[in-house]
Amino acid sequence: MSRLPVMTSKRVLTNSNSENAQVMAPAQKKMRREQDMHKPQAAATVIGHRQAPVAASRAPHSESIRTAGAATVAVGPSRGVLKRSTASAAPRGVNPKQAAVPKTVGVGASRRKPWDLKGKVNDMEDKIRNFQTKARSVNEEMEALKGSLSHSQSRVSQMEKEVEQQRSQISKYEIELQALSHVRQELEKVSSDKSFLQKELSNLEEKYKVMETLRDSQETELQALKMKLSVQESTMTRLQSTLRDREEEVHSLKEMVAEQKEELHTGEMERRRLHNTIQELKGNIRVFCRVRPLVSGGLSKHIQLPASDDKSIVLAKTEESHTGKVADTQKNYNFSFDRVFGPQASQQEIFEEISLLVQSALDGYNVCVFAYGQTGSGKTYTMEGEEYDDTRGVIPRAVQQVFKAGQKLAAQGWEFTFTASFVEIYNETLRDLLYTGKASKRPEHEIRKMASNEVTVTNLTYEKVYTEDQVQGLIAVAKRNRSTAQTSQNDRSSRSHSVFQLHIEGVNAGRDVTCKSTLCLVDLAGSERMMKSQSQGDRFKEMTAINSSLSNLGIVITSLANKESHIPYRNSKLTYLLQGCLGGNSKTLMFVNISPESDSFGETLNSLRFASKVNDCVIGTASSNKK
Ligand SMILES: Nc1ncnc2c1ncn2[C@@H]1O[C@H](COP(=O)(O)OP(=O)(O)OP(=O)(O)O)[C@@H](O)[C@H]1O
Repeated sequence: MSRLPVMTSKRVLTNSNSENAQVMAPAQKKMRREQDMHKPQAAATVIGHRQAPVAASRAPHSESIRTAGAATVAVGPSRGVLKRSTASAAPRGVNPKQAAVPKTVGVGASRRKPWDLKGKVNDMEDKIRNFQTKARSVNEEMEALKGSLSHSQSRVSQMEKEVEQQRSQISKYEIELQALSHVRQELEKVSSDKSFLQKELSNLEEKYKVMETLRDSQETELQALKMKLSVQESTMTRLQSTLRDREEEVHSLKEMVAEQKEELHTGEMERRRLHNTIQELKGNIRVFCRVRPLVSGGLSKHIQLPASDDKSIVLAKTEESHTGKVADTQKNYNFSFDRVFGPQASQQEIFEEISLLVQSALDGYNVCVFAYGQTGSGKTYTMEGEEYDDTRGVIPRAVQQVFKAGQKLAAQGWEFTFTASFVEIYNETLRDLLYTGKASKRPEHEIRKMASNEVTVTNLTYEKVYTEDQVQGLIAVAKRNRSTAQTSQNDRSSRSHSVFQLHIEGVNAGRDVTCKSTLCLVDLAGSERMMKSQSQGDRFKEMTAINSSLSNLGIVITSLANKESHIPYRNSKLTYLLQGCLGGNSKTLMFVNISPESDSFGETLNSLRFASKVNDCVIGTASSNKK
């Protein structure tokens, strides 16, 4: 029951409020708009400038707005809100008791009796008065708000101006700030440059210190060097005078050397002449006999070498009595040669005799050394020997001597050129032993005689050699070539002649003298005679070729000894090839190698007979190819 009047009053209030709201709505809207307008401006002001005084000046105005706002809020239907708004909606200067009138009226109205119309009229009148008062106060408040609004508007425009100013100020500041940031960047750059330069400076200072130290040490060194220089200058002056003395001495010594060289040359020429005379006296064709040691060791029964004589050899044959009635007879075959070497003779001993001939080759004489004898008698051992120093044969030793002598003669102004070739004659066919190409492309060879009477072989390897080792290498190639052929034809090397030739050319430019010669070292094919019944086919052909070439060699030597008008060099490849080394212009040495075994007696006898025939030949005086 007590709540009913409140409900009534509430309805009344709502009505009156709606009226008020109608009256106040435009003003409130305007205010809100202004507030909205003010808000960003105020915010801008707060962000842009610190304008405490402006905010302060606004404070009372905003308070009045808040009051009006409070009145506006009171329009809501909530009871709590209504109470608060009623209390707070009262403008300043309005009597609060007046404002409280509706409450009283409400209470009183609820107490009126239905029949109390007068009372009700009074209440209504009171209500009207109340509303009128309220309307007045609202009007007043509106007026106040209008004043406040215009004030606010002027304030706003003033603030806008201020904001504008602030903005322009800000943009100025921004420009300045930009300029300052440039300056700051430059400053940073300058400061980094500065720190870099400072580092550089400190580096340079350190370097400078090092340089100073260096300079100091160099100055000290310079001083020391100056001292040395002055000492050396005085030494040099002394040495210069000594040098002058020495130069005079050297000059006189040079004259002496020139005289001695002249004497030496004359001596060398004399030596050559005498050497040649000795060789001639010994004979331009000489024969050495060499007896191979027995394979089984011990002494040979049928070969006797007289101890008192190194030129004789006796072949003794005991002939048994057929009847047995008479004692066995012994038949001796005596031979004498330029030298006979027994089975103990070393390779060195053998070469000592030959070395004189090798010297002749350097003096410009053609020299030919060949080894003759049956297979296995020691021809290859004599000519090539074995690989150890002591067992090296004539060819490697001769090559060594030639190079050594060439070097010695170089001191007297001689310059030598050596060219080597190595050829095999098998079945009257020439084969290059220095050939290193494909076997299928092995060329054929022909012996040619040049207009200068020199003999050459077509397609043959003529290798210029400068050292002894190089020649040893060529000999090794030749050995390999021979052994390759040997594998396809058993025992072939015994049935072929091998001819090593070293062509020597010497020039003494100072004395305008030249010499040219050939050193020919030949390992002949086995000289054994074969029984005709034993030799057939290829073997027969080989035997015929060997026999023919060896007997041709004998015929050529005999023809030379007999000074015949025609020397049949061309009858065999061997004599044709050796043409330059046999005859008047050459010195020839033949080794006859013999086997000591008793079953070789016949062959030994044949060999010694052949050698003896050669030994009997006296070939005309040799002349040096010296110009
Ligand atoms: N004076 C020597 N001292 C030691 N051994 C020798 C001597 N002479 C030859 N011989 C040896 O006798 C063997 C036959 O010698 P070598 O091959 O020189 O005979 P050859 O006459 O050249 O035979 P072929 O005609 O078959 O070539 C070889 O083993 C060799 O070493």
